Amino acid sequence: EAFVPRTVSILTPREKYYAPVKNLYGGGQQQHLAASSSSGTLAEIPTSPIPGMKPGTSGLRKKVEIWQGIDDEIKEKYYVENFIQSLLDTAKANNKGEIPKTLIVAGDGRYFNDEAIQIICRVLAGNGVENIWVPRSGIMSTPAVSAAIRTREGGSADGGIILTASHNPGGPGEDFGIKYNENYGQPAGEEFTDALYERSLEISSFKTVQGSPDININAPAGTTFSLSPTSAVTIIDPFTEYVKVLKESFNFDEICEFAKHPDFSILFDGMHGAGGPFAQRILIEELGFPKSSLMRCDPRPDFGGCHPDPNLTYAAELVKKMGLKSDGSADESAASTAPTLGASNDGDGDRNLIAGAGCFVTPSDSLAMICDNWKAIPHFEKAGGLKGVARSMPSSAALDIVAESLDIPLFITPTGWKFFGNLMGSKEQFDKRDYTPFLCGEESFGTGTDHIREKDGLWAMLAWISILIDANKDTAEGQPLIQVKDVVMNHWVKYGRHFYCRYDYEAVETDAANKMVDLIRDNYINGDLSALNEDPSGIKLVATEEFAYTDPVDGSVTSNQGLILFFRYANGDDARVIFRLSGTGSAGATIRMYLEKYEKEKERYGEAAPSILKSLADRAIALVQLQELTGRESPSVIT
Ligand SMILES: O=P([O-])(O)O[C@H]1O[C@H](COP(=O)(O)O)[C@@H](O)[C@H](O)[C@H]1O
Ligand SMILES: [Mg+2]
Repeated sequence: EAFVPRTVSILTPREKYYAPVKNLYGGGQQQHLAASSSSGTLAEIPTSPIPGMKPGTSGLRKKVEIWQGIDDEIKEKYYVENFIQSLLDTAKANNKGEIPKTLIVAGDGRYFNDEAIQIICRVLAGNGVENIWVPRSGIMSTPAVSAAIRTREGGSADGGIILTASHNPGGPGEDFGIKYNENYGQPAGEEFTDALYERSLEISSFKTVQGSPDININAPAGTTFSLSPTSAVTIIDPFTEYVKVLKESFNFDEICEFAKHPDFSILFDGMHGAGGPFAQRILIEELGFPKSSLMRCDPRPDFGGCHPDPNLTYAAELVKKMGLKSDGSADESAASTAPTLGASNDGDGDRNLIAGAGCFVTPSDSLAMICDNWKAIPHFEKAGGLKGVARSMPSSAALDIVAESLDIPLFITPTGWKFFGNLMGSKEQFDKRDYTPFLCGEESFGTGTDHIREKDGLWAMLAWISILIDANKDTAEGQPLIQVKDVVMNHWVKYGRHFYCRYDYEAVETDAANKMVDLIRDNYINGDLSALNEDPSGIKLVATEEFAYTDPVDGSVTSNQGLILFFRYANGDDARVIFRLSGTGSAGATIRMYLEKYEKEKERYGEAAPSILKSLADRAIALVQLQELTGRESPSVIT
């Protein structure tokens, strides 16, 4: 049986897609074009199970050559087909034996995006998925997919298949990934991904269509392609639903007005990911900011060679332009001419980094500050205020203090956006919105609300613009604007500062990382702390915990979610260090060490977090023998 061969991507910028966004999409109006008629024939192709298809924190991420079937070791030519067939079988089993009727297939534009879309559409059609929606260009940010699954005109989708490895680099030798979001726009939970994995170890064939020509993903929105007599692909406008939910969440007229203020300027770094065209559409076309407000907003298959992770290390150019040094402290001379507000997205547009002129806002602080300023955000304001907030466990407790003072229920969840979704209202509880409006976020540069079921990079930027508008409502004409750094300092003065930073040790040998985890468990989680020797640093390990979570909505228990070490300084100050292995890598292990110390002394608020936390980091690194076990003298990233 001859199977349709795969083509190889050519690494070219997608200028064709990016530059004429407005004309291409005709302002969001969809044209309805005649369906093409040449459909293929249904086929069932024998295959064998491929080990290792266990999705991590957010989907399955592997080196692209593995997905392409050209990896030296895993020469399985049907890697994508096997994964998608396992996914569909799982979705079918979850849906009373019925195959989903409508699915979106979209990606972040990374290398192999377009080929994978073609393969997946064929497998979906082979399995009888009736309506397949593919965004024009094949590119959509993760938050935009979530919005479209939930609210697309003419009926919501049963789910979405998102082709992304998020913040991991793309291109030959780099990462590709696929994740599944369910019918309320939320990443599939662990029950689903575990079942998918089990299925992937059993399958013996996949269904597809043969002989149909490739879909033209650049065809105008509204074009349909018939893949089989029962399945068609419709090209959709990627922006419509997303623009709509953001317009409902914020006051666009007010932002448009403020955008004209001579002293107010923004800078958005799209990192050549999927968020770029959405920033162009929202910030430039809808809100009227000048084009110079964007950098790296043309999606590229290799993200222009950059690591599309918005943190102090990888968003170095933006960080510098915002008048910041790489440790997040102000570079005063550059800060005086920096834009008022800067933000950066990751590859699939769901993460955010927020900075003011000379002021880096840690994600945990940003979340707490958005919570404290909820009145500035129409989505919360219209509903009479927040009814629930949540943070991932490794995020700092800055949110907790605000939630307590505002008397809002707070949840502390494991790392992974899927855990927030249940709290906002799950499939069964779709209309039972006890905790919405809801605000949630993670230290890993994720912030979001119940406007969709994913974190949302652009949302965070609009939230901060709204906070600045609110902070300046009484600023007289000609007076200097209240800046991000003023908002931040006022917040610390009110609540205290949670000094926070994260060390990442990327590409550590898996065995070494596991040994370190075992050591922490044996010596500290289950060990006798009173037997520990006094350390000259005076930083004492006083308690430990391995984090486990019981979901308050469905009662499911998730264990082994991070090793927490609680410390006390000689002066009585409390601090916390957490060790966790990342669940989003594709090879080896990434050790994450999260450091946090609460400070009430105002005089110290101006200091850089990495220097305040250095002795705590040294103490923790020595205790867990990180250097001895991994051979790593310094982290790959401090953020
Ligand atoms: O990669 P993204 O942007 O989808 O983000 C994903 O990974 C993050 C970091 O995970 P880890 O520390 O395990 O690497 C999680 O916080 C997030 O909820 C998840 O959606
Ligand atoms: Mg992401």
